[in-house]
Amino acid sequence: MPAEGEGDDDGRPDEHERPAVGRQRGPVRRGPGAPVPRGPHRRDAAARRLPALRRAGHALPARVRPRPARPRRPGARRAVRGDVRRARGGRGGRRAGPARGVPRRPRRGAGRRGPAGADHAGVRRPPPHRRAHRLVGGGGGGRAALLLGLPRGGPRAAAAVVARPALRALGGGVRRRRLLRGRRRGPRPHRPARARPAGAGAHGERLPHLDPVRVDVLGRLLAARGVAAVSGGVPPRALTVAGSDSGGGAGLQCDLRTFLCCGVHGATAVTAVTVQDSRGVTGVHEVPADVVAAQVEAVVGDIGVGATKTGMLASAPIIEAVADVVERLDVGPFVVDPVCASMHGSRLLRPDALDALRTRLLPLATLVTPNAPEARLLTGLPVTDRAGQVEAARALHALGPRWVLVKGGHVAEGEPAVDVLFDGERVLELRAPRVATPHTHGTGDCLAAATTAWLAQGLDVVEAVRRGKQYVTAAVVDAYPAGAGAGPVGHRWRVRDWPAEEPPAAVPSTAG
Ligand SMILES: Nc1ncnc2c1ncn2[C@@H]1O[C@H](COP(=O)(O)OP(=O)(O)O)[C@@H](O)[C@H]1O
Ligand SMILES: Cc1ncc(COP(=O)(O)OP(=O)(O)O)c(N)n1
Repeated sequence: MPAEGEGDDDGRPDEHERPAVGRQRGPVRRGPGAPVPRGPHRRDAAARRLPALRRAGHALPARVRPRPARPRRPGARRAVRGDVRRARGGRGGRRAGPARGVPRRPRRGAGRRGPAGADHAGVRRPPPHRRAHRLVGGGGGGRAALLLGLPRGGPRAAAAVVARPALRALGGGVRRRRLLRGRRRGPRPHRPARARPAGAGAHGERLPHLDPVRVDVLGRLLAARGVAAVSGGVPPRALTVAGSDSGGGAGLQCDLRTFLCCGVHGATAVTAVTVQDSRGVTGVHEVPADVVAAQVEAVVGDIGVGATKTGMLASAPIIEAVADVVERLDVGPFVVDPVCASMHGSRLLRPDALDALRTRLLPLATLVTPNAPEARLLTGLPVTDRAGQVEAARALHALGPRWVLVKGGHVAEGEPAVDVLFDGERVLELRAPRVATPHTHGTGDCLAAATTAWLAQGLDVVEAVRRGKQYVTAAVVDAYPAGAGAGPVGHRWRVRDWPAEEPPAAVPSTAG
């Protein structure tokens, strides 16, 4: 694996433009996964589905009903976040009154005594509307969005607006609060705001903190009332066609982990089972080619995918079968990681399969991501330095893929880990510091999977690769020595700690 050294950059392409890539096959947009429509009537999306839900036999609370669009007064300002409270407490709506013993928030203009939001005991607490709001998304609608499966990162109030009918269906605020936060007596103690972790954006580039038990309870309540149907709660999906690494560091295990950490649901078509640990591969059991193709067909036909990647394909018949099915179906942007061998030199592709890789799969690829030895095998060119990476990228592009990324992990230039991206015209370099560690098992899979995940979310190739490179760099920093040999890259940097201060409200027990 790569030599160690120091680096100096942050993973951005040197030439950071947004090329017109031509139309990529976009993510499959259908059914509940389709984006929430923009426009003034989005808030009634839940209500518009009511007839269908009723026909399906769902008992729906009377409170969830379409509301006629209210004409805007000339010169009236747009709704802002605080209006969620007014809407909830307004005509016909359930009033989110204060908890017992807590004074109402003073009306605007009524004058405040003491610090804003402080109760009579001097305890600073958020006003009632904000507490209710927090159940579904205190931070820019991120939690609400995740809970209800909405696209995140939108306008602050959007997720809460769409979530409102669903939350109303849950009934009273006290019940909701107990379910989601646990029974609490007395006023909530003041808790200082938690600092946002370094690197997390306003709309949370990281996964938001969610208590799975709460999510589960809320999800079941919503489902019982038929409200889950309004959530549009399906994340983007991505497919990996890859082999299993029993050690868990590379292969489909790494892909699935990376998919999740980059915000997509991962599906798999297994090509081979390897007997593998941190020291190498000691056995390979191939899956029949027709079974591989059938897995792809099942996933694409039913679940739908926004992007697909390949890893270990093992043999020419498997490559042929995958090429056939990819030609027929819409698999989204197609990333080919031409895995030939493990980092220990164990063969993961039969030598007679190289030709099928060149002639059948590469022409279908949106992006092909060889490391230096794979680029050498596919082109016959020596790939020992940056110039060699560029030359190989040009030769590979001639075989038909739209983009080529020749990775630099094995290019012993000593300094940064530089990958070369080529689209037939421009050469972009993605550089990141080279991390001094022997634990780099799974780097290639990690980079290709993260890139695929971002493609599944609609990013263009340059931006998806840039984020993929950032992801793998962080993963190499987070690598750990599991086993006697080369340990895997780590993904825990993407996952927040289990919440220590707020235990789950209730844990259902099946014992006895
Ligand atoms: N020690 C390292 N420090 C930082 N990045 C690395 C390191 N080793 C590899 N990378 C990066 O990981 C990705 C995978 O590279 P590479 O090791 O060449 O692929 P593969 O795992 O397929 O052999 C590339 O972006 C490469 O630059
Ligand atoms: C089953 C399986 N698939 C792929 C690989 C190779 O993983 P990759 O991340 O490309 O590279 P190394 O970590 O092996 O350098 C694998 N080992 N097993």
